Amino acid sequence: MGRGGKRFGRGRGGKRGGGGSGERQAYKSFEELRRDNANLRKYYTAQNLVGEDEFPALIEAMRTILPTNFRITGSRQQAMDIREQIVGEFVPHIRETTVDGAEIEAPHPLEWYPNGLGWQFSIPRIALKKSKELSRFHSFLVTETEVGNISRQEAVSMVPPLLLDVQPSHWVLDMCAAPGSKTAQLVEAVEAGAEPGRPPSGLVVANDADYKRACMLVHQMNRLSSPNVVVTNHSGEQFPNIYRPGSPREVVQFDRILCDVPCSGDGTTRKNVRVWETWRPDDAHTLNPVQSKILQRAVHLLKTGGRLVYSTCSLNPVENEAVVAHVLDRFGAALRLVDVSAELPALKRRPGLSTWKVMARDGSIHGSPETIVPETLSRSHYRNRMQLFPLAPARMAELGIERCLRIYPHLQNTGGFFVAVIEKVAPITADEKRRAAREGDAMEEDEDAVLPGDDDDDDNNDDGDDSANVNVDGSANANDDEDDDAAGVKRLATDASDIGADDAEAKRPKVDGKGGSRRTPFQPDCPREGPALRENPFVFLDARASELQGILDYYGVRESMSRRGFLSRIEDGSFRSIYYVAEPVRQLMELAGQRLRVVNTGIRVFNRNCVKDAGCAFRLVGEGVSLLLPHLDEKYVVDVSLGDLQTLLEHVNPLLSALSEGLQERLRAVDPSSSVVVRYDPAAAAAAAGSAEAQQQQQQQPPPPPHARLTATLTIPCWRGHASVSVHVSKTQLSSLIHRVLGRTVDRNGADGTRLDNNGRTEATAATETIGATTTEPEATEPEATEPVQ
Ligand SMILES: C[S@@+](CC[C@H](N)C(=O)[O-])C[C@H]1O[C@@H](n2cnc3c(N)ncnc32)[C@H](O)[C@@H]1O
Repeated sequence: MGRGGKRFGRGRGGKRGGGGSGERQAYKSFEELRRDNANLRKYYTAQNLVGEDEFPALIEAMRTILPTNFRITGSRQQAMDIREQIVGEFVPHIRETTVDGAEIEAPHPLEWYPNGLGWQFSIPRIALKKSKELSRFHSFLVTETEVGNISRQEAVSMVPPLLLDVQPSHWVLDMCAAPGSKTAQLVEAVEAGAEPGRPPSGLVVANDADYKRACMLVHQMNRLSSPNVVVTNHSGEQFPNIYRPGSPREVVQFDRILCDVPCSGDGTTRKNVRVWETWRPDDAHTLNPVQSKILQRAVHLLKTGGRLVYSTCSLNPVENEAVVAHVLDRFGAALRLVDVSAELPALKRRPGLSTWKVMARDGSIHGSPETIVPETLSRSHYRNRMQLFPLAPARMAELGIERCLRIYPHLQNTGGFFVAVIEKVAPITADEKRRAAREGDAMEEDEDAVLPGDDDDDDNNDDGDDSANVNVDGSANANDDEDDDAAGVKRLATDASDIGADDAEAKRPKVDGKGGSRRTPFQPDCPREGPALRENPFVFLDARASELQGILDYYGVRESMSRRGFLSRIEDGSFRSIYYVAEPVRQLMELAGQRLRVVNTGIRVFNRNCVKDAGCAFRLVGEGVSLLLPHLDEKYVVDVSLGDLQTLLEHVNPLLSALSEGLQERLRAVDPSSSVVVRYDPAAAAAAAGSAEAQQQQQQQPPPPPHARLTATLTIPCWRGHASVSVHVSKTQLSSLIHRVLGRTVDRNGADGTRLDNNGRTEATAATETIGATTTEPEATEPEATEPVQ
């Protein structure tokens, strides 16, 4: 599906749901939008999804606005701290809040989500303006989302990664990953239990066919700071074969694969209200062949014994059971549907359908392919019509199609979702391979097909709605969830670039032996289709023969950190940043060579600084600190007390003399103009600060100070200037830290007007007074805005 090939654009341009003019539709509020569609209602009535008695409740739920959901992310300890902050600091106040006499539904954990880390709330936007408590909670969510401690995600969209059962040793492929909310869960599962500084042996390949959307994944991955992720840009159905050396060549297969495929998104009507206007019966017919091909490719790429999850945010059996049943049928005994009824027991779900009907373009409904006349379907849909219907009842029973999960909006106040968990129980035989190729490849994609939502704009649309629930990022937009499921329609990529799965032309990695630096570019010189990747290719750096050695020596990075993971993007023989990938990522990239279109990978660990007298031309970068920390010379890792941490957070470039003597001494052991990492370990600090008795007393005073709730260690990159020291984090990260450590709510710009300069003036006053004047510490360069605090 390349640019010159089929185009799934409606040709109507503009925003999803727009007409043919290419102009944006006039803004309509949630109430104004007609939340009904005669064909949709007729179609789902005919499917008998939930029985006649229950159907009105289902349709009614589909018409109401969705609550907001989020997940607490990150390392276990840190996630627990954030959870406690929500439970202890916000929930009790919100419970007592009323707005215009009405009670507000307090945030509550999703019953079925493990460890109380999935949350839901419904706060009308209008209420925010009327309650200080609600607006404080909102600010907190916005800040923590930006720094990566919270991820906004529709509740049901959290289910597929949980059922994939990812372990830290697994190689995981996310076929249709952007914008990456599920990928984030997969990465967390791979990272779970990893020891500090020791990346796990698993990896996650986050792939998306749409280059622009693959770039959205990069942002998501940066928040996660994992060296075990690669972002790639291929059509899922043509994800390339990667070979291990040997004869015969063995294809790299994955332990786990997620196929969260593009779909009509009619399970998202509560969020993406325009689906009511744009839903058409044959959208599903167009999607079915692409969905099948993606799933079929995933089956080939799955290890025997591996698990695959197929999911959509559509209720339509043509996009769900039809795809699963026909692919299972093609692969015979190699696949089985897994019974996951015992997993996530508190999650309400209904079984997959073993029979359903198909609606033609004219709205006529058919129980079997025999009654459909060619005029009522497009030519390609008509040719593919067998794939849209169920298999014979006996075969459907044999496949155990009821093991699929259907989640309906009225069951537990969510969106609608479909999930199938598939296991590859035996290798695919030659016969099955031939049959799959024959039937799968024979499926045609619709040349003239047009899909809802297939426009050139980003999925986030700006139909603000004051009556809508409040999103974590501060907008009231019904459609702008980071999570695509909530954003509504899943798109078919149109500008994907593919390297054919069996592209014999694929070249091996180039090795530049000259000058000792081994350079292995991992992007095709000339992608066959799609836009050229904007960045230079990644090149692995040889620690012994490059500038890297000097940097590692300066910071005393021990050999316990493998030297094989350092890489960079080289421009004019030089590099600005140094990244690090875990060993499995290096292996994959070496095996793949130019077959893999890598958009991004690795965590930034060092950045070139622009300070002339610095001992090292590179400084430490926040996102790489936790990875480097266990390997760094202790000289650069400075433990601080709560008092010193408070000074560092409350003051802009505090003078060394403002810190405790012990800390001054530690900092003076480091050259001026250098990076250092400040570490605050709450348990160690409490032990150092006093006896168990003192701690107990502290705990008896309700409510505890914010830092008493901190249990995870904080590591913060700092810049040690000549006479001062400054925290090197973005403004949002600073806000998050000030809130977590000092209990003060600060806006996202990092200032609450109370941070002090060395003359005791507040930030705001100092800024007005010092316009045109030099700052106290010119060498303390401003940090970049994307560095997370560990
Ligand atoms: C439902 S969204 C994925 C949502 C994502 N899994 C998440 O949880 O954030 C579907 C994605 O599939 C991508 N896509 C469309 N056609 C594709 C194809 N043929 N192969 C791979 N990805 C495709 C779209 O660009 C879109 O980002």
